[in-house]
Amino acid sequence: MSLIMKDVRLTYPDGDRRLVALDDVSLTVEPGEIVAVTGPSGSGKSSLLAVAGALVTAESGTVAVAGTDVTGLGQKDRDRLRRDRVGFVFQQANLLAALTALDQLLLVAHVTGAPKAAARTRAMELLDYVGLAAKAHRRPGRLSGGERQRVAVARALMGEPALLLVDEPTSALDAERGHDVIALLRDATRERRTATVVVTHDLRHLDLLDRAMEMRDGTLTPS
Ligand SMILES: Nc1ncnc2c1ncn2[C@@H]1O[C@H](COP(=O)(O)OP(=O)(O)OP(=O)(O)O)[C@@H](O)[C@H]1O
Repeated sequence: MSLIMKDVRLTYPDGDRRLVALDDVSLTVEPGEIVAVTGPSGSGKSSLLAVAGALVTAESGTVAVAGTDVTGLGQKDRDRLRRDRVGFVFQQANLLAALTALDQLLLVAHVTGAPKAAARTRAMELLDYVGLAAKAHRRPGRLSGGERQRVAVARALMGEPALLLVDEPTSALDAERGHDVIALLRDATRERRTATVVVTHDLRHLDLLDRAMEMRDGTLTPS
């Protein structure tokens, strides 16, 4: 199993009280499975992704990514696990304006210390996979919103992640481009055997995903 969250609790300071962002949340996602998490604003969806991706430590409960118990790791090992096994895709593609699509991907390889020639081959293969081989040398300013999101998906796949965490990937896109990005995520999940969690307000594309969960006031239930 690529993601196992069990009875995860997370609170934030809120004046002299604590705000419960995740209230004993459990979620298991298998390799090759893509799960939607929906729910109102402020219900805890981003908090769920942050804990699943080892960006934030749960107060109690356990989180395992690709068989490794994240809760027991020190900061360095958590950072390494995140770098090597987790891919993130955010609402806005968060690309660097000065870099071409290809260089966005090569930057990931540089950070992880991957050999240059192999990284270039993999980056071009991934850009081809997301349908952007012909635009590999364009900067984000010369790509459409959907194309930028495709680059972000390719970039998230660079490190061969076991877990893909995606936050509102379609919110800046029209229905057709949103559909294409979700279909790409689903295909990538199947073909690359990632466990994928997609947070979305957009209920139009839920039928493309394996199952949907709903977050309400920090509680996660099947929807
Ligand atoms: N760093 C923080 N410090 C204090 N409270 C926080 C912090 N981050 C989030 N919260 C609170 O925790 C709750 C859950 O927030 P979270 O961002 O996880 O919700 P969300 O479902 O992702 O919302 P949205 O759909 O608006 O992005 C909210 O009440 C929010 O105000």
